[in-house]
Amino acid sequence: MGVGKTTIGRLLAKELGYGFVDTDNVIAQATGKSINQLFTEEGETAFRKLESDVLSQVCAFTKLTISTGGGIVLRLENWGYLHHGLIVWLDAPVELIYNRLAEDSTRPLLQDADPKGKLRSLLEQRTPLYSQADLHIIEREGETPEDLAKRILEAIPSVLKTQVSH
Ligand SMILES: Nc1ncnc2c1ncn2[C@@H]1O[C@H](COP(=O)(O)OP(=O)(O)O)[C@@H](O)[C@H]1O
Ligand SMILES: O=C(O)C1=C[C@@H](OP(=O)(O)O)[C@@H](O)[C@H](O)C1
Ligand SMILES: [Mg+2]
Repeated sequence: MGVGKTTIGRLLAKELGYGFVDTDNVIAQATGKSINQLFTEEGETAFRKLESDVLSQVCAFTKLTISTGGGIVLRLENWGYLHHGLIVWLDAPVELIYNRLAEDSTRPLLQDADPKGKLRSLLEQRTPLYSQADLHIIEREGETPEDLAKRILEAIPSVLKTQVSH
């Protein structure tokens, strides 16, 4: 949450000449509700179901960059969908994310008395899941979204199967 998946995913898509989809945006458009509203009015479980429904549909397309919500890793079912593509774990220190999201009220899970503690505990719980990604990119201080998109593009060949030459 707040690492830049939506921002950098859009840039990556542009660089690749791919389409772009953000699962949170699709959910908000399809339901006519904000992510905050969905959490408040229908609960996290209902949101997670919608998130899986959207991912199950969009994962079937080729030439598409998909930005997900940070909680996509929680449902086992989603991993089958994620593995249709190459999965990038965009990672950043909690302190950096916390500062970025300090003025942002669009993340319902951070409407907490201790948002920094909440970010820490979410990251701790999810690290074993994020570790299943194909590529792990750790943000460096001061790196712009453009820098990060470039670094991801450069790292992708290292995780593609090398061709066997005969
Ligand atoms: N590398 C970066 N440097 C500075 N600000 C960034 C960077 N990446 C994202 N941001 C900003 O951080 C906020 C969260 O980014 P967002 O793309 O919504 O993250 P996510 O989709 O992972 O929650 C946005 O305001 C965005 O402009
Ligand atoms: O980490 C999470 O559980 C969530 C992350 C959010 O998306 P971003 O990761 O794009 O902020 C959004 O899906 C929702 O608020 C829940
Ligand atoms: Mg996002």
